[in-house]
Amino acid sequence: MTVDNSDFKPSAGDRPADIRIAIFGVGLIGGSLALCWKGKPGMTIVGHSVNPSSVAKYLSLGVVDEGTTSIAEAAVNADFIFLCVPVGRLNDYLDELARLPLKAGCIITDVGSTKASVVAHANTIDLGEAVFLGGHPMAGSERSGVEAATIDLFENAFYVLTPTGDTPPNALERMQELLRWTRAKVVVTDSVLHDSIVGAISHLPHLIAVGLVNQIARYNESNDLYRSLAAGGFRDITRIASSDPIVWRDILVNNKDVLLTLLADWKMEMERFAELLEREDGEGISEQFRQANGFRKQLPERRKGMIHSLHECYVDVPDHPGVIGRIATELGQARINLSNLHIVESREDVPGTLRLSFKEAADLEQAVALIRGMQYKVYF
Ligand SMILES: NC(=O)c1ccc[n+]([C@@H]2O[C@H](COP(=O)([O-])OP(=O)(O)OC[C@H]3O[C@@H](n4cnc5c(N)ncnc54)[C@H](O)[C@@H]3O)[C@@H](O)[C@H]2O)c1
Ligand SMILES: O=C(O)C(=O)C[C@]1(C(=O)O)C=C[C@@H](O)C=C1
Repeated sequence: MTVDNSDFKPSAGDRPADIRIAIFGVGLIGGSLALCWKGKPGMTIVGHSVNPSSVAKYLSLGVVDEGTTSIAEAAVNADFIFLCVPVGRLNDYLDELARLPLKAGCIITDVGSTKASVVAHANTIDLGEAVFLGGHPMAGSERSGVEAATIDLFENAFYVLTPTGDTPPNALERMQELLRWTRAKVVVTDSVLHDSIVGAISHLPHLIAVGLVNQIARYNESNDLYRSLAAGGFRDITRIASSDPIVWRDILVNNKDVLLTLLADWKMEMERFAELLEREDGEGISEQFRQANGFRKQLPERRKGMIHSLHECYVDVPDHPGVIGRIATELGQARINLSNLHIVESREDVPGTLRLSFKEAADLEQAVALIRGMQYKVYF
Protein backbone atom coordinates (compact mmCIF):
# COMPACT_ATOMS: atom_id res chain seq x y z
CA MET A 1 0.00 0.00 0.00
CA THR A 2 1.35 3.44 -0.92
CA VAL A 3 0.12 6.81 0.33
CA ASP A 4 1.37 9.68 -1.83
CA ASN A 5 1.91 12.93 0.09
CA SER A 6 4.03 14.59 -2.56
CA ASP A 7 1.32 17.20 -3.26
CA PHE A 8 0.61 17.86 0.42
CA LYS A 9 -0.09 21.56 0.87
CA PRO A 10 -0.44 22.40 4.58
CA SER A 11 -3.40 24.64 5.31
CA ALA A 12 -5.32 25.84 8.36
CA GLY A 13 -7.47 22.75 8.08
CA ASP A 14 -4.37 20.63 8.57
CA ARG A 15 -3.57 22.18 11.94
CA PRO A 16 -2.56 19.14 14.04
CA ALA A 17 -3.58 18.74 17.67
CA ASP A 18 -0.75 19.85 19.93
CA ILE A 19 1.84 17.09 19.63
CA ARG A 20 5.30 16.57 21.04
CA ILE A 21 7.89 14.79 18.92
CA ALA A 22 11.09 13.49 20.48
CA ILE A 23 13.99 12.86 18.11
CA PHE A 24 16.87 10.76 19.40
CA GLY A 25 19.94 11.48 17.27
CA VAL A 26 19.34 14.76 15.41
CA GLY A 27 21.69 14.05 12.52
CA LEU A 28 21.09 13.94 8.79
CA ILE A 29 17.83 12.00 9.04
CA GLY A 30 16.70 13.13 12.49
CA GLY A 31 17.51 16.74 11.68
CA SER A 32 15.73 16.61 8.32
CA LEU A 33 12.64 15.17 10.01
CA ALA A 34 12.80 17.89 12.67
CA LEU A 35 12.90 20.56 9.96
CA CYS A 36 9.68 19.16 8.44
CA TRP A 37 7.80 19.76 11.68
CA LYS A 38 9.70 22.67 13.25
CA GLY A 39 7.54 25.76 13.58
CA LYS A 40 4.36 24.02 12.49
CA PRO A 41 1.31 25.02 14.60
CA GLY A 42 0.96 22.91 17.73
CA MET A 43 4.16 20.92 17.15
CA THR A 44 7.02 20.82 19.66
CA ILE A 45 10.28 19.11 18.69
CA VAL A 46 12.59 17.79 21.43
CA GLY A 47 16.08 16.76 20.38
CA HIS A 48 18.12 14.23 22.34
CA SER A 49 21.78 13.44 22.22
CA VAL A 50 24.11 11.69 24.64
CA ASN A 51 26.51 14.56 23.93
CA PRO A 52 25.71 17.94 25.57
CA SER A 53 27.56 19.86 22.87
CA SER A 54 25.39 18.16 20.23
CA VAL A 55 22.27 19.25 22.11
CA ALA A 56 23.61 22.80 22.20
CA LYS A 57 24.25 22.64 18.44
CA TYR A 58 20.74 21.42 17.66
CA LEU A 59 19.33 24.35 19.64
CA SER A 60 21.71 26.96 18.22
CA LEU A 61 20.87 25.84 14.68
CA GLY A 62 17.17 26.17 15.49
CA VAL A 63 16.45 22.63 14.34
CA VAL A 64 14.60 21.73 17.55
CA ASP A 65 12.51 23.60 20.12
CA GLU A 66 13.97 21.85 23.17
CA GLY A 67 17.06 19.74 23.77
CA THR A 68 18.24 17.34 26.43
CA THR A 69 20.71 14.58 27.24
CA SER A 70 18.08 12.91 29.43
CA ILE A 71 16.20 10.05 27.77
CA ALA A 72 13.36 10.41 30.28
CA GLU A 73 13.04 14.16 29.79
CA ALA A 74 12.86 13.69 26.02
CA ALA A 75 10.51 10.71 26.01
CA VAL A 76 8.06 10.80 28.93
CA ASN A 77 5.55 13.30 27.51
CA ALA A 78 6.18 12.59 23.83
CA ASP A 79 3.40 11.62 21.43
CA PHE A 80 5.96 10.36 18.88
CA ILE A 81 9.51 9.14 19.48
CA PHE A 82 11.83 8.89 16.46
CA LEU A 83 14.99 6.84 17.02
CA CYS A 84 17.42 8.28 14.46
CA VAL A 85 20.63 6.68 15.71
CA PRO A 86 22.79 3.96 14.13
CA VAL A 87 20.90 0.66 13.93
CA GLY A 88 23.31 -0.95 16.39
CA ARG A 89 21.89 1.26 19.12
CA LEU A 90 18.17 0.83 18.43
CA ASN A 91 17.53 -2.15 20.70
CA ASP A 92 19.31 -0.45 23.63
CA TYR A 93 17.13 2.63 23.23
CA LEU A 94 13.99 0.50 23.07
CA ASP A 95 15.03 -1.26 26.28
CA GLU A 96 15.61 2.13 27.96
CA LEU A 97 12.23 3.43 26.78
CA ALA A 98 10.50 0.28 28.03
CA ARG A 99 11.57 1.26 31.55
CA LEU A 100 9.85 4.67 31.35
CA PRO A 101 6.21 5.69 31.99
CA LEU A 102 5.54 6.71 28.39
CA LYS A 103 2.39 8.55 27.35
CA ALA A 104 -0.56 6.30 26.52
CA GLY A 105 -0.65 5.87 22.75
CA CYS A 106 2.90 7.13 22.25
CA ILE A 107 4.26 5.84 18.95
CA ILE A 108 7.91 4.82 19.00
CA THR A 109 9.48 4.50 15.56
CA ASP A 110 12.93 4.35 14.03
CA VAL A 111 14.48 5.37 10.72
CA GLY A 112 16.98 2.53 10.55
CA SER A 113 18.14 1.15 7.22
CA THR A 114 17.32 -2.36 8.44
CA LYS A 115 13.97 -3.37 9.90
CA ALA A 116 13.73 -7.06 10.75
CA SER A 117 15.87 -7.08 13.89
CA VAL A 118 14.44 -3.95 15.52
CA VAL A 119 10.86 -5.01 14.77
CA ALA A 120 11.57 -8.46 16.21
CA HIS A 121 13.18 -6.96 19.30
CA ALA A 122 10.29 -4.57 19.88
CA ASN A 123 7.97 -7.57 19.87
CA THR A 124 9.86 -9.12 22.77
CA ILE A 125 9.62 -6.17 25.20
CA ASP A 126 6.77 -4.56 27.10
CA LEU A 127 6.35 -0.95 26.00
CA GLY A 128 3.34 -0.43 28.24
CA GLU A 129 0.74 1.74 26.55
CA ALA A 130 3.22 2.82 23.87
CA VAL A 131 3.46 1.20 20.44
CA PHE A 132 6.47 0.47 18.21
CA LEU A 133 6.14 0.94 14.45
CA GLY A 134 9.25 0.42 12.31
CA GLY A 135 10.08 3.05 9.73
CA HIS A 136 12.70 3.78 7.10
CA PRO A 137 12.85 6.80 4.78
CA MET A 138 14.36 5.79 1.43
CA ALA A 139 16.23 9.07 1.14
CA GLY A 140 19.50 10.31 2.48
CA SER A 141 22.99 11.27 1.54
CA GLU A 142 26.63 10.34 1.89
CA ARG A 143 26.87 13.32 4.21
CA SER A 144 26.03 13.06 7.90
CA GLY A 145 25.35 15.23 10.92
CA VAL A 146 22.72 17.86 11.63
CA GLU A 147 24.58 20.31 9.39
CA ALA A 148 23.63 18.12 6.41
CA ALA A 149 19.91 18.11 7.30
CA THR A 150 17.50 19.64 4.79
CA ILE A 151 13.73 20.21 4.93
CA ASP A 152 13.11 18.61 1.53
CA LEU A 153 15.24 15.50 1.98
CA PHE A 154 12.23 13.20 1.90
CA GLU A 155 10.13 15.03 -0.69
CA ASN A 156 8.77 12.56 -3.26
CA ALA A 157 10.87 9.78 -1.72
CA PHE A 158 9.38 6.56 -0.38
CA TYR A 159 9.02 6.25 3.39
CA VAL A 160 8.69 2.60 4.42
CA LEU A 161 6.62 1.57 7.43
CA THR A 162 6.72 -2.02 8.70
CA PRO A 163 3.71 -2.67 10.93
CA THR A 164 3.08 -6.12 12.38
CA GLY A 165 -0.15 -7.96 13.10
CA ASP A 166 -0.11 -6.37 16.56
CA THR A 167 0.15 -2.79 15.29
CA PRO A 168 -3.08 -0.91 16.06
CA PRO A 169 -4.56 0.50 12.82
CA ASN A 170 -4.94 3.85 14.54
CA ALA A 171 -1.16 3.98 15.11
CA LEU A 172 -0.47 3.44 11.41
CA GLU A 173 -2.99 6.14 10.51
CA ARG A 174 -1.51 8.63 13.01
CA MET A 175 1.98 7.96 11.70
CA GLN A 176 0.92 8.42 8.11
CA GLU A 177 -0.76 11.69 9.07
CA LEU A 178 2.40 12.98 10.73
CA LEU A 179 4.56 11.90 7.79
CA ARG A 180 2.46 14.01 5.39
CA TRP A 181 4.64 16.92 6.46
CA THR A 182 7.70 15.18 4.98
CA ARG A 183 5.98 15.07 1.55
CA ALA A 184 7.22 11.51 1.17
CA LYS A 185 5.23 8.63 -0.26
CA VAL A 186 4.44 6.18 2.54
CA VAL A 187 4.68 2.50 1.61
CA VAL A 188 3.86 -0.37 3.96
CA THR A 189 5.70 -3.68 3.79
CA ASP A 190 7.01 -6.56 5.87
CA SER A 191 10.23 -5.98 7.80
CA VAL A 192 11.96 -9.16 6.55
CA LEU A 193 11.06 -8.45 2.92
CA HIS A 194 12.29 -4.87 3.46
CA ASP A 195 15.76 -6.09 4.48
CA SER A 196 16.04 -8.37 1.43
CA ILE A 197 15.06 -5.63 -1.01
CA VAL A 198 16.92 -2.74 0.63
CA GLY A 199 19.92 -5.00 1.09
CA ALA A 200 20.05 -5.36 -2.69
CA ILE A 201 19.35 -1.77 -3.75
CA SER A 202 21.18 0.06 -0.97
CA HIS A 203 23.45 -2.00 1.25
CA LEU A 204 25.16 -4.00 -1.53
CA PRO A 205 25.82 -0.85 -3.63
CA HIS A 206 27.47 0.80 -0.62
CA LEU A 207 29.63 -2.26 -0.05
CA ILE A 208 30.62 -2.39 -3.74
CA ALA A 209 31.39 1.34 -3.84
CA VAL A 210 33.69 1.10 -0.83
CA GLY A 211 35.41 -1.99 -2.22
CA LEU A 212 35.98 -0.27 -5.57
CA VAL A 213 37.44 2.87 -3.99
CA ASN A 214 39.79 0.85 -1.80
CA GLN A 215 40.87 -1.25 -4.80
CA ILE A 216 41.75 1.89 -6.75
CA ALA A 217 43.43 3.42 -3.71
CA ARG A 218 45.77 0.42 -3.58
CA TYR A 219 46.60 0.83 -7.28
CA ASN A 220 47.19 4.53 -6.67
CA GLU A 221 50.00 3.70 -4.26
CA SER A 222 52.08 2.83 -7.35
CA ASN A 223 50.96 5.82 -9.43
CA ASP A 224 48.97 8.89 -8.38
CA LEU A 225 47.47 9.16 -11.84
CA TYR A 226 44.68 6.81 -10.74
CA ARG A 227 43.43 9.47 -8.32
CA SER A 228 44.21 12.41 -10.64
CA LEU A 229 42.47 11.00 -13.69
CA ALA A 230 39.39 9.76 -11.82
CA ALA A 231 36.49 11.57 -13.52
CA GLY A 232 32.66 11.57 -13.52
CA GLY A 233 32.21 7.83 -13.96
CA PHE A 234 34.30 6.89 -10.95
CA ARG A 235 32.93 9.74 -8.86
CA ASP A 236 29.29 8.90 -9.68
CA ILE A 237 29.47 5.21 -8.81
CA THR A 238 31.53 5.84 -5.64
CA ARG A 239 29.74 8.86 -4.11
CA ILE A 240 28.18 6.68 -1.42
CA ALA A 241 31.60 5.34 -0.39
CA SER A 242 31.90 8.60 1.56
CA SER A 243 29.06 7.59 3.87
CA ASP A 244 29.48 7.43 7.63
CA PRO A 245 31.63 4.42 8.68
CA ILE A 246 29.82 3.77 11.97
CA VAL A 247 26.31 4.07 10.52
CA TRP A 248 27.25 1.68 7.71
CA ARG A 249 29.19 -0.71 9.96
CA ASP A 250 25.95 -1.22 11.86
CA ILE A 251 23.78 -1.56 8.74
CA LEU A 252 25.99 -4.16 7.07
CA VAL A 253 26.58 -6.24 10.20
CA ASN A 254 22.87 -6.12 11.02
CA ASN A 255 21.93 -7.34 7.52
CA LYS A 256 24.82 -9.81 7.27
CA ASP A 257 22.87 -12.89 6.21
CA VAL A 258 21.10 -11.08 3.38
CA LEU A 259 24.36 -9.48 2.27
CA LEU A 260 26.26 -12.77 2.16
CA THR A 261 23.63 -14.15 -0.23
CA LEU A 262 23.73 -10.97 -2.31
CA LEU A 263 27.53 -11.06 -2.46
CA ALA A 264 27.42 -14.64 -3.74
CA ASP A 265 25.06 -13.48 -6.50
CA TRP A 266 27.31 -10.48 -7.19
CA LYS A 267 30.37 -12.75 -7.58
CA MET A 268 28.42 -14.83 -10.13
CA GLU A 269 27.50 -11.61 -11.96
CA MET A 270 31.17 -10.67 -12.13
CA GLU A 271 32.15 -14.19 -13.18
CA ARG A 272 29.64 -13.93 -16.03
CA PHE A 273 31.31 -10.73 -17.20
CA ALA A 274 34.75 -12.31 -16.91
CA GLU A 275 33.62 -15.17 -19.16
CA LEU A 276 32.29 -12.70 -21.74
CA LEU A 277 35.64 -10.90 -21.68
CA GLU A 278 37.62 -14.15 -21.90
CA ARG A 279 35.60 -15.10 -25.00
CA GLU A 280 35.79 -11.51 -26.31
CA ASP A 281 32.02 -11.85 -26.67
CA GLY A 282 31.32 -8.28 -27.76
CA GLU A 283 27.67 -8.92 -28.43
CA GLY A 284 27.27 -10.50 -25.01
CA ILE A 285 28.90 -7.49 -23.38
CA SER A 286 26.72 -5.05 -25.34
CA GLU A 287 23.65 -7.02 -24.30
CA GLN A 288 24.63 -6.60 -20.64
CA PHE A 289 24.66 -2.84 -21.15
CA ARG A 290 21.36 -2.88 -23.06
CA GLN A 291 19.70 -4.84 -20.23
CA ALA A 292 21.10 -2.42 -17.64
CA ASN A 293 20.05 0.64 -19.66
CA GLY A 294 16.57 -0.76 -19.99
CA PHE A 295 16.07 -1.40 -16.30
CA ARG A 296 17.68 1.85 -15.22
CA LYS A 297 15.29 3.82 -17.46
CA GLN A 298 12.45 2.37 -15.38
CA LEU A 299 13.76 3.85 -12.15
CA PRO A 300 11.26 6.44 -10.85
CA GLU A 301 12.34 10.02 -11.47
CA ARG A 302 12.33 11.71 -8.06
CA ARG A 303 11.57 15.40 -8.46
CA LYS A 304 11.58 18.00 -5.72
CA GLY A 305 9.76 21.27 -5.77
CA MET A 306 6.33 22.15 -6.99
CA ILE A 307 7.16 22.81 -10.61
CA HIS A 308 7.28 19.76 -12.84
CA SER A 309 8.41 21.51 -16.00
CA LEU A 310 8.36 19.71 -19.23
CA HIS A 311 10.97 22.01 -20.79
CA GLU A 312 14.46 21.47 -19.47
CA CYS A 313 18.07 21.67 -20.56
CA TYR A 314 21.42 20.93 -18.98
CA VAL A 315 24.41 23.25 -18.99
CA ASP A 316 28.02 22.25 -18.27
CA VAL A 317 29.60 25.07 -16.30
CA PRO A 318 33.22 25.40 -15.21
CA ASP A 319 33.83 25.55 -11.49
CA HIS A 320 34.47 29.33 -11.44
CA PRO A 321 32.83 31.68 -8.88
CA GLY A 322 29.89 33.62 -10.24
CA VAL A 323 29.21 31.47 -13.32
CA ILE A 324 25.78 30.41 -12.12
CA GLY A 325 24.90 33.99 -11.19
CA ARG A 326 25.98 35.25 -14.62
CA ILE A 327 23.73 32.76 -16.41
CA ALA A 328 20.73 33.59 -14.19
CA THR A 329 21.35 37.33 -14.68
CA GLU A 330 21.59 37.04 -18.48
CA LEU A 331 18.33 35.05 -18.54
CA GLY A 332 16.67 37.67 -16.33
CA GLN A 333 17.89 40.59 -18.45
CA ALA A 334 16.52 38.80 -21.54
CA ARG A 335 13.24 38.46 -19.60
CA ILE A 336 13.31 34.68 -19.98
CA ASN A 337 11.17 33.08 -17.28
CA LEU A 338 13.35 30.47 -15.55
CA SER A 339 11.11 28.32 -13.35
CA ASN A 340 13.79 26.23 -11.66
CA LEU A 341 17.58 26.00 -11.50
CA HIS A 342 19.04 22.83 -9.99
CA ILE A 343 22.76 22.25 -9.48
CA VAL A 344 23.12 18.62 -10.47
CA GLU A 345 26.83 18.38 -9.70
CA SER A 346 29.19 20.92 -8.30
CA ARG A 347 32.46 19.86 -6.71
CA GLU A 348 35.94 21.27 -6.59
CA ASP A 349 37.95 20.77 -9.83
CA VAL A 350 35.02 18.97 -11.46
CA PRO A 351 32.84 20.86 -14.00
CA GLY A 352 29.34 21.41 -12.62
CA THR A 353 26.07 20.74 -14.38
CA LEU A 354 22.98 22.91 -14.13
CA ARG A 355 19.47 21.71 -14.89
CA LEU A 356 17.37 24.67 -16.08
CA SER A 357 13.59 24.25 -16.11
CA PHE A 358 11.09 26.40 -18.01
CA LYS A 359 7.30 26.37 -18.08
CA GLU A 360 7.20 27.45 -21.72
CA ALA A 361 8.99 25.90 -24.71
CA ALA A 362 9.65 29.38 -26.11
CA ASP A 363 11.55 30.32 -22.95
CA LEU A 364 13.68 27.18 -23.30
CA GLU A 365 14.52 27.92 -26.92
CA GLN A 366 15.52 31.52 -26.13
CA ALA A 367 17.59 30.39 -23.16
CA VAL A 368 19.47 27.74 -25.17
CA ALA A 369 20.43 30.28 -27.83
CA LEU A 370 21.54 32.80 -25.22
CA ILE A 371 23.60 30.35 -23.15
CA ARG A 372 25.27 28.86 -26.22
CA GLY A 373 26.13 32.44 -27.14
CA MET A 374 27.92 32.58 -23.77
CA GLN A 375 30.06 29.66 -25.03
CA TYR A 376 28.63 27.11 -22.59
CA LYS A 377 27.72 23.56 -23.68
CA VAL A 378 23.96 23.07 -23.55
CA TYR A 379 22.26 19.70 -23.99
CA PHE A 380 18.98 17.97 -23.23
N1 LIG B 1 22.39 8.35 5.71
C1 LIG B 1 21.37 7.95 5.00
O1 LIG B 1 21.34 8.12 3.76
C2 LIG B 1 20.21 7.27 5.69
C3 LIG B 1 19.00 7.13 4.99
C4 LIG B 1 17.93 6.52 5.64
C5 LIG B 1 18.07 6.03 6.93
N2 LIG B 1 19.26 6.17 7.56
C6 LIG B 1 19.34 5.66 8.94
O2 LIG B 1 19.21 6.79 9.80
C7 LIG B 1 19.91 6.56 11.02
C8 LIG B 1 20.79 7.76 11.30
O3 LIG B 1 21.64 7.91 10.19
P1 LIG B 1 22.11 9.37 9.72
O4 LIG B 1 22.49 9.27 8.30
O5 LIG B 1 21.12 10.40 10.15
O6 LIG B 1 23.46 9.52 10.59
P2 LIG B 1 24.07 10.79 11.33
O7 LIG B 1 25.44 10.41 11.72
O8 LIG B 1 23.84 12.02 10.55
O9 LIG B 1 23.15 10.90 12.65
C9 LIG B 1 23.25 9.90 13.64
C10 LIG B 1 22.79 10.49 14.96
O10 LIG B 1 22.94 9.49 15.95
C11 LIG B 1 23.78 9.95 16.99
N3 LIG B 1 24.61 8.84 17.41
C12 LIG B 1 25.66 8.30 16.75
N4 LIG B 1 26.19 7.29 17.47
C13 LIG B 1 25.47 7.20 18.62
C14 LIG B 1 25.52 6.38 19.77
N5 LIG B 1 26.45 5.42 19.89
N6 LIG B 1 24.61 6.56 20.74
C15 LIG B 1 23.66 7.51 20.62
N7 LIG B 1 23.55 8.35 19.57
C16 LIG B 1 24.45 8.18 18.58
C17 LIG B 1 24.59 11.09 16.41
O11 LIG B 1 24.92 12.01 17.40
C18 LIG B 1 23.63 11.68 15.38
O12 LIG B 1 22.82 12.64 16.00
C19 LIG B 1 20.68 5.26 10.84
O13 LIG B 1 19.98 4.22 11.51
C20 LIG B 1 20.63 5.01 9.34
O14 LIG B 1 20.60 3.62 9.04
C21 LIG B 1 20.34 6.80 7.00
O1 LIG C 1 21.18 9.00 -1.26
C1 LIG C 1 22.13 8.47 -0.72
O2 LIG C 1 23.29 8.88 -0.74
C2 LIG C 1 21.87 7.23 0.04
O3 LIG C 1 22.77 6.47 0.23
C3 LIG C 1 20.51 6.98 0.61
C4 LIG C 1 20.23 5.53 0.84
C5 LIG C 1 20.48 4.74 -0.43
O4 LIG C 1 19.97 5.17 -1.48
O5 LIG C 1 21.15 3.71 -0.42
C6 LIG C 1 21.11 5.04 1.91
C7 LIG C 1 20.67 4.51 3.06
C8 LIG C 1 19.29 4.46 3.36
O6 LIG C 1 18.88 3.65 4.36
C9 LIG C 1 18.39 4.85 2.34
C10 LIG C 1 18.83 5.38 1.19
